[in-house]
Amino acid sequence: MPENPHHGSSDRLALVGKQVDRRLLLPVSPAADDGKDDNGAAAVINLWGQLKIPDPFVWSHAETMVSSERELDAPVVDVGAAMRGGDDDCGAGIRRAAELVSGACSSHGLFQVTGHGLDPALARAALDGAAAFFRLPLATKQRASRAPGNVTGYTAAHADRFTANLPWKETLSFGHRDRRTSGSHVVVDYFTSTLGSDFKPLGVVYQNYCNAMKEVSLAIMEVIGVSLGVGRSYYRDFFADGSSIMRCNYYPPCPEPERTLGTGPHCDPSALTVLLQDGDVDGLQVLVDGEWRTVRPRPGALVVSIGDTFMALSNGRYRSCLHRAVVHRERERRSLVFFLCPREDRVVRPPPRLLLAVAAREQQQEQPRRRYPDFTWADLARFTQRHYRADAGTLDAFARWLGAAPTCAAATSAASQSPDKAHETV
Ligand SMILES: C=C1C[C@]23C[C@H]1CC[C@H]2[C@]1(C)CCC[C@@](C)(C(=O)O)[C@H]1[C@@H]3C(=O)O
Ligand SMILES: O=C(O)CCC(=O)C(=O)O
Ligand SMILES: [Fe+2]
Repeated sequence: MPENPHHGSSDRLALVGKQVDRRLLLPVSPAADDGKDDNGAAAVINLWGQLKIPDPFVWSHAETMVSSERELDAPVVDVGAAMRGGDDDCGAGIRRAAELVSGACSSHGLFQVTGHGLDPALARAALDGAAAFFRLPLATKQRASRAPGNVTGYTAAHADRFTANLPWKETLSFGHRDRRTSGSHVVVDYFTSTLGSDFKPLGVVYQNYCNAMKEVSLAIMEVIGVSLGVGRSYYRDFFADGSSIMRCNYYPPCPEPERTLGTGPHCDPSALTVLLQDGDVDGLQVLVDGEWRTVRPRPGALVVSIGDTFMALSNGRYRSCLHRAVVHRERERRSLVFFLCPREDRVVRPPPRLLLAVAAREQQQEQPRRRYPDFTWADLARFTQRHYRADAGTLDAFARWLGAAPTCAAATSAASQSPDKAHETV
């Protein structure tokens, strides 16, 4: 049986009918919980050991379409040269990396990286910290409950936001800002202010982990800049003062894994995603030629994928990666995800140099047509939290929405400076 301590802690069974009582939908019921809310009413149903999943977790056949047996063909890119920052081999290391990145990003938008310098002990502490967090009693996790309209916080199955196609997962998300603009404690402060001072050590782990992910992301941006012919610093500088999002995902074992999903098919709205899979439990899949292909966990490697914001920044040259996460009958799974985002109010538009380079390559007098309108990350983040559930078509839907309601978008672009507020809706 799975190593989860919640297993077998209750035999209560939810009868979820048409009326969705979201208190009954949480795929969690730690042994330490008595399953009652403050008024003594049954608050949480234990899905562990159940034979069927409740209806709101059932996804359509089109979305749960079975995975092919094939592994995703994605390059493993050594970003050591970019991490070291120097020109130690006259830039050959970065150029080699750029070539691999270019191939992957022009096709499906995903590659893996080594040479990233992430301390394995820090990676272990972050993964173990997530395991420990999700094992806590529900009431403790709920101290960090996501506020409506906010991307950060704890959620179980997103049952506070949606009533159908619920994902079989729990998540904890928080904001990260560059040290130079926010001081060095934004993540620690999040943990202590929402969960209590006992959580300071965990906050320190995630602060360090996010700082490391930011460094890796900026190094990857250098490689991507070289690959697109705009130089090493353009995209690095663009994202240096950004406010990113870190998310810990926990996927419990599921009695009917073929009828639901841990995370539905989607492109990340953010710019670049750096993901760490725990152990050898796979689950991440990418759609290629109509088939879902598995991204096998590689010990020591980080999974990197292009998101909608970067697709717009590259005028569509690099593809936002269409992916999903499946769940398993017997095994639980964890992933740590760092979503690199620009500063909330920075205008997302492709660099003139990229447009000129395309025109020169295609021997045209005029620059290529802009594929997406200007927008800010604050607008897109708010769109996904308030108007549209992120999926495979977010960027197109967002562009249409901007076109239909330009004043609305302009009104939301004056974003707050605090990382949490940055993801609030108005
Ligand atoms: C801006 C964001 C919205 C989501 C979290 C970040 C980046 C990825 C988005 C998400 C994971 C895409 C799939 C659907 C989603 C609802 C989820 O399953 O968590 C998305 C996130 C969200 O809106 O919270
Ligand atoms: O857990 C995974 O492997 C993927 C999660 C994901 O796609 C996301 O959180 O955006
Ligand atoms: Fe994703």
